[in-house]
Amino acid sequence: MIEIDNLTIRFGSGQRPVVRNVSLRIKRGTAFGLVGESGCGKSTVLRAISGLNPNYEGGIKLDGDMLGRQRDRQFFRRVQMVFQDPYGSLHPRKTIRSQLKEPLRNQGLATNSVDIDALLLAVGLDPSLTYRFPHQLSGGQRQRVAIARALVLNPAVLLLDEPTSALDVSVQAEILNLLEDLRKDRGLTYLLVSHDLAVVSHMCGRVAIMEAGEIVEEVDIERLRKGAVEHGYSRHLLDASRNYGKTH
Ligand SMILES: Nc1ncnc2c1ncn2[C@@H]1O[C@H](COP(=O)(O)OP(=O)(O)OP(=O)(O)O)[C@@H](O)[C@H]1O
Repeated sequence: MIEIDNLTIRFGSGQRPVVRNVSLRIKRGTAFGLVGESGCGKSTVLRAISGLNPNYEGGIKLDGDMLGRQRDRQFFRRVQMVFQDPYGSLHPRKTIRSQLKEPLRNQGLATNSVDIDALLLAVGLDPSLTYRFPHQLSGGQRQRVAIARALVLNPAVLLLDEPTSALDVSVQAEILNLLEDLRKDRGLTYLLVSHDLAVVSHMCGRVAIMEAGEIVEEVDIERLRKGAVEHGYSRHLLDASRNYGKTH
């Protein structure tokens, strides 16, 4: 579904690239994790795929088609993004209902062409929340709204940038489970970026481990769970995650 070849990204000419020669293949209907420490370039990869940063070298294909640097409307019908901070990504003075209709307006589609109540139910929210504003919801509810908004156009791919890192630990698993159910029900393809190996292990079938702008290793989740990683940096991340798990 997504093919990335030799993606290299630098901020400013002559600067050392922050992403170097990243190549990935993500199969349709699967969840793929991109994991690494803060600053390693994960979000930069995601932003290039999403079209937020057109200044990249290399090729990005979606379902076999090479994407141009500028993404068109059609692209956003097929690919949507969910960000870390739902409060920041929602408009503070627009009702939930209005925000859920926005992608339809942006596409020039009739705002009654999607059943908003059904969509709210699909993300585990009561349709009675529809006329509320973001500040009247909890963090978990806001992220459910952000996920609903990403689904309004019935996309094939969700790009998920640390979708649970800003949430209380108690609601993180709920959101991950929701995302997992939605992927299965709708045949979605996910690219999930996280610094947290536990999150990636929960959600993804395959994982690429990134260090300082480069992919150092790609493994199936079974191997990751068994601890059968080869690269020293992958081992370091795994050990750090296990030690964290023991103390929390
Ligand atoms: N617009 C920008 N201009 C200049 N440098 C940038 C820009 N965006 C990101 N960077 C740099 O690129 C590097 C990678 O950042 P990126 O946000 O992709 O890392 P990350 O792995 O996603 O980490 P985090 O989880 O903390 O966001 C960092 O050194 C960052 O400072």
